[in-house]
Amino acid sequence: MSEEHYNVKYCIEPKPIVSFTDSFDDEIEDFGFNLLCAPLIPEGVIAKSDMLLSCGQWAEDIIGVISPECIEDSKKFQAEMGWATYLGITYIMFAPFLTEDKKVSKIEEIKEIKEDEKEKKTETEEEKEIKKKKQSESIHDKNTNYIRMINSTLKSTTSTDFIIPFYLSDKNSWNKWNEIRLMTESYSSFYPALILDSSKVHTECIESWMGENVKALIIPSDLFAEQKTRNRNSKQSAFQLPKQIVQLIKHFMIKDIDIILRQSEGHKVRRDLHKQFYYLRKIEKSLPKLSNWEIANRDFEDCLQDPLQPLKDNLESSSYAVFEDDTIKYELYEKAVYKALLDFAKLRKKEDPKINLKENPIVVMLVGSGRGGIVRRCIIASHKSKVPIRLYAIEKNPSAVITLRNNKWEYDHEVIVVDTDMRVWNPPEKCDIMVSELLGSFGDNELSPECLDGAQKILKKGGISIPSEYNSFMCPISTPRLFNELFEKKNNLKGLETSYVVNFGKYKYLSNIQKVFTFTHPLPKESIKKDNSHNDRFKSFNFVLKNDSLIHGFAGFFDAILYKDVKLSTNPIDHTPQMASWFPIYFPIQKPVFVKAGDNFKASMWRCTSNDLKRVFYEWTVTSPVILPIHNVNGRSSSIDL
Ligand SMILES: C[S@@+](CC[C@H](N)C(=O)[O-])C[C@H]1O[C@@H](n2cnc3c(N)ncnc32)[C@H](O)[C@@H]1O
Repeated sequence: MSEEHYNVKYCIEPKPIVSFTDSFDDEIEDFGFNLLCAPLIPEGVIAKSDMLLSCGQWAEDIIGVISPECIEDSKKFQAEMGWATYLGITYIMFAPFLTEDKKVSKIEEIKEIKEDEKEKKTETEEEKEIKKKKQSESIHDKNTNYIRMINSTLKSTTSTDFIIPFYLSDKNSWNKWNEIRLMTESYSSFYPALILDSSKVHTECIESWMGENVKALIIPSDLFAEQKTRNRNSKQSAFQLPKQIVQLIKHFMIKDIDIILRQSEGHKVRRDLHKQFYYLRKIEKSLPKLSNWEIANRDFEDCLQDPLQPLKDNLESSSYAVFEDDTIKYELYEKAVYKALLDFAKLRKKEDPKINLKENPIVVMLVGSGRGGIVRRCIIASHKSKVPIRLYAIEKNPSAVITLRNNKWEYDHEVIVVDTDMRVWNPPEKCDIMVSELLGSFGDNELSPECLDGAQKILKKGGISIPSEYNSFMCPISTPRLFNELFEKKNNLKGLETSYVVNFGKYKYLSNIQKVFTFTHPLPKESIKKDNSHNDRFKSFNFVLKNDSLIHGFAGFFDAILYKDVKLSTNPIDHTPQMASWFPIYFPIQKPVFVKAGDNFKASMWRCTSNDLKRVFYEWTVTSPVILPIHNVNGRSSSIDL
């Protein structure tokens, strides 16, 4: 069942709580909610005795809710926080920030409406305007003080997750959250939650929230529309949510968040909440089933991995085994070799109609053959096309060479295994087709250009390289979760000037994806420079952003033309379906950059080959709307060794 692959937790927030321990028994023990939201009132009236729950239950099953009055009452705030710490609560939800149209309590709201109505009759337009401005400034000041209080708490606690709720009806909700995290220097124990307080969703506002590490959706029970069902005892859901809201819930359920079902004031019947819970579970069950590939990849979500360096390092057998699991890549290589063989055979026959291809087979050299994944595919392509080949497998990893030699007996074809670095090899003959797979998540970042430049002397005149071309792509990305990790755990320059291979989990691509660098093979002999400077590249970008955004760096992808129309791609625009060999690459920036909707975000990227000929590295920077220092100058923090 699809739900087994998602990790949605359900929480109930009964209001008011009459007896805390009874609620706990009913909702968690009997009904199956995962969590219970409870006010952090120390007096013990509601809880009877806090010792009725174990320390483990306080830590794992309860979200402690700070009361709204705390926004303006630091003593109360300290008391509630102190109580939460004493109980060992690990999830604490703050009260939502004040907004112009949402007051702390209903009574306050009614009082203000009455006063406003009295005054409105006598006020001039100008006076009204001044009053509105003053009110807004006062709200802003109160919120700023509240942020200060929260910030001081964050600094003194380490193992607690803090949740700040925002009203989705507030168009500026994301900007408010952004302001808070910038003021508090963005702590990773600090999460936003969204209150779905209106069935109307502002598209731009929701777009901005999509990349955030949202901890919970808070669904007030009065958002559900009640359907009249004939059978009173029916377990069928009697409640429904608007389509747009269901879509939104689905989006976040896929990202494994908590759903908090909040009993609205005046919505008395607890049994209705259970029906609503049942309805939400139904939505979860309707989520698309994950493929085995997606299930496996979920374990790697938002893990920062160092890119492989197969030229400098010798890969382990288990790494090859992972590559070989991705049958899609190998099928594409087989198809490319098959098509190239047919074309070569045709050409040969055209040049010499009497040619016997068995005596003069097409020479295929697989450079960087690993444990032989593509070797097998070249043999299959030869069988399928009925074009005879002489096949060489060149590999510099001595252990992989042993496997290749052992495997030779399994192939129904001779394979000439050569233990060497392709750049220095002097072949006994030249080849028609040079096949390689030296591609990294950013295309050229495992030094395919340098290796193939060195190897291309093994190609006959008119010979081809598979791949013939590869391009890198990138776009700005919002990925607060990863940035926080880099900022806090690796809080040093090196960590923020290094690229990482990542299966992005909580993220948003913020603009159109643009091409970065292109490499083609083989190159005309004269364009290959001894100092490798022909492989230097530079590109500047102008990205236009659709929504207000906080940028945490760049996401990088690549595509490769293997042969003619046989192509593989990790670019989200035309990603090869189900191909799992490459996750995207992430280039972080030292400081997040805020960009307003419609503004230009300008950046530059360099691929640098060093004078000592031993390294290749990337440098990158942002030039608008702010200027950031050039990252990774002279490859000081990260480089790829030749
Ligand atoms: C990404 S792996 C691909 C392996 C294999 N083709 C596959 O798809 O399973 C790249 C392989 O190229 C080898 N390699 C990298 N640079 C090389 C070089 N200069 N000469 C020979 N082999 C090289 C590495 O040792 C590694 O086995």
